[in-house]
Amino acid sequence: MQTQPKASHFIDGEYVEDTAGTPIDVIYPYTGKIIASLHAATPPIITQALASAERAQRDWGAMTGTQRGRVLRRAADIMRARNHDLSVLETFDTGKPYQETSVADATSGADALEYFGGLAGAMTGEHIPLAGGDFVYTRREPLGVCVGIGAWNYPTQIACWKAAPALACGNAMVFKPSETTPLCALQVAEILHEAGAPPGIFNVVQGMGDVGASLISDARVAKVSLTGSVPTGRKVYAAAAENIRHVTMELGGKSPIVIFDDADIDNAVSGAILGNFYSTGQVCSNGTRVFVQKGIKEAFIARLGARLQGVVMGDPQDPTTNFGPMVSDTQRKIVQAYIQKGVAEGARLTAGGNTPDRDGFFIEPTVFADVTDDMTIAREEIFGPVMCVLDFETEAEALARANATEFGLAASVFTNDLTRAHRMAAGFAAGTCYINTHNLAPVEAPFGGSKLSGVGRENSKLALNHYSEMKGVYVAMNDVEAPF
Ligand SMILES: NC(=O)c1ccc[n+]([C@@H]2O[C@H](COP(=O)([O-])OP(=O)(O)OC[C@H]3O[C@@H](n4cnc5c(N)ncnc54)[C@H](O)[C@@H]3O)[C@@H](O)[C@H]2O)c1
Ligand SMILES: C[N+](C)(C)CCCC=O
Repeated sequence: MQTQPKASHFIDGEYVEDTAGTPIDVIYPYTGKIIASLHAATPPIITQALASAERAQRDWGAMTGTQRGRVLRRAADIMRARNHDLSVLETFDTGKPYQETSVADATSGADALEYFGGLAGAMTGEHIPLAGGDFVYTRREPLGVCVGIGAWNYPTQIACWKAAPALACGNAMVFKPSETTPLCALQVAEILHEAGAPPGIFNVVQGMGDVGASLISDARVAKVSLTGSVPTGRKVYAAAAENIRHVTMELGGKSPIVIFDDADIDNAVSGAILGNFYSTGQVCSNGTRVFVQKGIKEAFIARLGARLQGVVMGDPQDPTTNFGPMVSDTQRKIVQAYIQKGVAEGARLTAGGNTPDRDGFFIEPTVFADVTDDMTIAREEIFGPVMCVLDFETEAEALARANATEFGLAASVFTNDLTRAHRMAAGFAAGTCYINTHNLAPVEAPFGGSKLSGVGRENSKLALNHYSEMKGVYVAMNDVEAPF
């Protein structure tokens, strides 16, 4: 496959290059080799993208929702038809196995385009009757130019989860992918353009944090939606506050999975595997603190150990591979340092922990048992394939410890006790909760975090509120009464 795009940026419906920008080499995590060379956006490129978005938004915002929705749904169809090629590219960009990307990335992006395309025509205001025949009506209006900034773990999905509701509401977007995985968002832009999105409605500019910072600080920008780490979230939120801009923040996590002794243990093990080793552990909502009730702890660890024999680590483009490399050598080194800390702080290593002696940024799926709440590996987001198993005795204890974190992205409970399941879900201090599963994110359901994990929600009808605002129009049907 040709991995070198026609140019670095996509602006006003066309590929655009400016070789004066800082070079960005795209590394395939399986080989460590360069597969594309791009350039970060220079100030003229940033200006060009924002000007194009501002110009295009006026007409796009004036179209009916049904007209806009038609474009988004057409884009969803194109995306589905190209799923194979998009999945191969996603695998080159991230190193995630094709076995995953072929069912979870372009497909998830297409779901978002289809869902918000369907909702676009159904967005209406309301009529509020008042005394004496007066009334108020509300108009749901677009915000204007929105900036999307992406993380590297789900480049296609993140671009679509932001673009779809933004465009459905009548906004234009300038999207900056992560500098680590810059390829996929360009395909999203091409597809939207091909589906009939007017030039300038969805633009992609490449670059590092400074490009993101320049975009946010521009006076033309009405909103920023970031997917990234908490430290970046702090900076972006602060920059947006400077001009009182709207924000959506999808940030990091250290989510709990609580497994009671009455749970179906095989389902619980599957949930823990999905919540720790999918995408080589590089998932924001991962349940990396696995609280297992004391009586079943050793049985859980033994079953988990047996299931880990099924790991197929290798060429991520091979459909039989189910565990790929980490996205970069930098990320692998961060994870290695956490594994060393886990050992040094006294956690019991029951699986993995090693870096295979081979090309690519691989690291074994790793399990620590006897982890305590105070250990570094139980407190900090690792963003790699490292599961911490902790034990507990009572429901109250499990809930208190599950919530004792500054993060609040996801939480799940495994139990066959119906009332306990709902008590736990109600008690979790997290935005995205699960009963007897973990890490599913259908477009119909809200996804996002509480506390340091974020602000706002992506997906579901709620996302429309984050990309539009309600205008109230008071209509007087009587003479105006004035005091003098
Ligand atoms: N909640 C979610 O939905 C979700 C999803 C995926 C990833 N994440 C989180 O993302 C993190 C991993 O991704 P990452 O390493 O790419 O995150 P990161 O915070 O390093 O970077 C995210 C993006 O922000 C940009 N950026 C950096 N500094 C900036 C600044 N000052 N102004 C504007 N933009 C700036 C980067 O270039 C990148 O595009 C993890 O913490 C993970 O939990 C969250
Ligand atoms: C769909 N997943 C797997 C929950 C990923 C959501 C985005 C977080 O990293």
